[in-house]
Amino acid sequence: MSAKADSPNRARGYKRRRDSASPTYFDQLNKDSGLSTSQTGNGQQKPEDKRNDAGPFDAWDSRDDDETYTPYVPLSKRRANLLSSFHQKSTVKSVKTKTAEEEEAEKEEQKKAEEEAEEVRREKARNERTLLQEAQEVKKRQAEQAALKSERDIEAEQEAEILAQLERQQRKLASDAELALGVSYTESLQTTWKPPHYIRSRTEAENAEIREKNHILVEGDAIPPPILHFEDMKIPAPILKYLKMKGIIDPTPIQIQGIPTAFAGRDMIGIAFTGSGKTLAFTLPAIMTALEMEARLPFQKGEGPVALMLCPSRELARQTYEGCVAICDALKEKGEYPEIRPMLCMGGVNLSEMGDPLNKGVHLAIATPGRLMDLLEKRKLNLENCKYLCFDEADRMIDMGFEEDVRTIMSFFKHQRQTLLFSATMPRKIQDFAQSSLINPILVNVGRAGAANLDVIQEVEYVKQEAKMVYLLECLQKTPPPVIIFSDNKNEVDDIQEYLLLKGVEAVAIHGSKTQEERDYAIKSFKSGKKDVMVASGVGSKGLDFNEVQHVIIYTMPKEIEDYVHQIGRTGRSGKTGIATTFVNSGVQEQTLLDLKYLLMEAKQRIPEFLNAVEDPMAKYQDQGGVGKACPICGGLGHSVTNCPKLAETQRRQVAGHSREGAGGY
Ligand SMILES: Nc1ncnc2c1ncn2[C@@H]1O[C@H](COP(=O)(O)OP(=O)(O)OP(=O)(O)O)[C@@H](O)[C@H]1O
Repeated sequence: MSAKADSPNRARGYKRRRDSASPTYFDQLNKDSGLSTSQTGNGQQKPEDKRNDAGPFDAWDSRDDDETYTPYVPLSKRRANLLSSFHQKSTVKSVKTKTAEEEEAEKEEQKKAEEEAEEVRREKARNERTLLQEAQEVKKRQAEQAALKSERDIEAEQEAEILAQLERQQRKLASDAELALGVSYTESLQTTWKPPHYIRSRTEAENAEIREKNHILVEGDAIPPPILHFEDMKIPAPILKYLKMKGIIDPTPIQIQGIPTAFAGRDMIGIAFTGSGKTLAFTLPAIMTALEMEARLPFQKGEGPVALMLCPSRELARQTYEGCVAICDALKEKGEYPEIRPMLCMGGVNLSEMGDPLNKGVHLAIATPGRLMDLLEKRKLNLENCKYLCFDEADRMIDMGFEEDVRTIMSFFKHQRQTLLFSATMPRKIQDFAQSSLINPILVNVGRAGAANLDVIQEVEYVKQEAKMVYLLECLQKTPPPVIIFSDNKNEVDDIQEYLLLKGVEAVAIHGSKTQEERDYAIKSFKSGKKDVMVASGVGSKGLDFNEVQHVIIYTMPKEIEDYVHQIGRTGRSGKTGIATTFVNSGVQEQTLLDLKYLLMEAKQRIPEFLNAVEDPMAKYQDQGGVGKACPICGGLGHSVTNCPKLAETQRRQVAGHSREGAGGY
């Protein structure tokens, strides 16, 4: 280290020594030995003393005349004295130190003992406090649980009251004449169909095992056995061939149990997730019923239908009709089976188009309620020989808005019929209502009613209202076409289509206010792959089966969670995987967001942070089994009946005297 660099440090050290108030060890030593502070122990002068240098011997000389004169003591002796005094002092000091150490140790021990005693005291107090606290906490918990229970009880009472009130408003699903005459059937319709012997001889335990393996839940008496192969269902060979050609080799779970149940003539409620093959589960039995009737006595002009299938939208009616036509065509191909004539009865299809079946006799009618009522009232069609009545998307069909239409249609039946209801969503209230109207019904349930299809990857994104349109374009890049975009608002559907067209995207649009030609064109061009994107309102959401839709974008979250389940269900069909992206923002009601959150949880999907942040009144019931109980009105998992958005909406519509969207489309 250089002198320059070293000097400040040395200066600081130096200054400290000079200014120091406490004497150094050497100062003390010199004082004790009687030496001058300017002299070091070895007799050498400190450097600073040289500044007032009078010479060391001068000082000693001047003391000779002094009264205080003491004789000169030689240095060696002084050193010896000094050492001995130092020794004495240090001995005294060490004695003193020893005592102090002992004292210190004693003190330490005493302190320790005191501390231990204090700790014992504290521990005791702590124990006493914990017990007390525990007792208080238990009491508090009990009080909270009691409060929660009574809150739950109150809610349950309110729920029961609301449901009872709704039940009072609903009459049995039967014709007015039947109700007025008190006609009630007690026996299911008999059919000639029987499963093969080897299936009939299965034990109930074996049947239960097959159901369990296929996640089929059943309720009811004398349930027909599940059948794992179409061949064993005794389906005519041309139909089997056609199904194979379509890639339909083995029945899906709803078909495994649903088809034998329907073939056996039993009333049933069939619930299974979107895209799981419910349509075939009710069209095949309808065709078989018609075949049997036709074989017995051929149908003539003005007769029929023997089977009626009701759909909530024209698009769905057309799709079901086309499916029936394809099977019936396959059946008659080789001339081994009689001709079965399906007929499409819906608004927008004129009588001349329906011509052939009307002239020859109708076996199957696939209809929307409004048009069917019209034809029945005009006596173009009658239900005198109708034995088979099926409601597709049944919860919508007998939902409050449509119930009266259904009752009117029922009044045209002259005899007992087999009634079937199918849907992916069927809230408990509708199941109960349907069960009370059916004859010895069987409930066939694959998964929870209203649960989302697990083949759909659900992504929920927070997108501000003003950013939606631009983000939509980005979102379209997630997958190749075809893509469906849903919005419940007709104007918004038009706006989205216009925007996409401007951006060069091949898009069509469909909603209830479009003309029938526009609706048909949209469906046809999207189905055939001519158009990449279809923008749709609710009318496009239920039951429609498009080829391999890759991605569903829910531009505006519907208020009712059932609608969401149907909308995302346009993808991930027939075992394929699809993606559903849903835009939500502050405009979506909290109950709907909570329903969505629980639905995602049930399907083990990622829950975005903003959904977790929504205040959740149901969370308090989590340890009481409250979660998982679906609202009996709408099937939502995130709210109770007392704040069901669907009930509120229905009541609002009832007060306003409006029917649901889609009614106009009949
Ligand atoms: N057993 C089967 N094997 C393979 N594919 C099938 C089978 N049954 C039906 N499908 C096909 O699965 C697709 C979906 O069937 P379908 O439209 O009947 O579903 P869904 O359950 O009625 O759906 P949604 O609830 O949406 O109305 C159709 O394309 C149909 O041809």
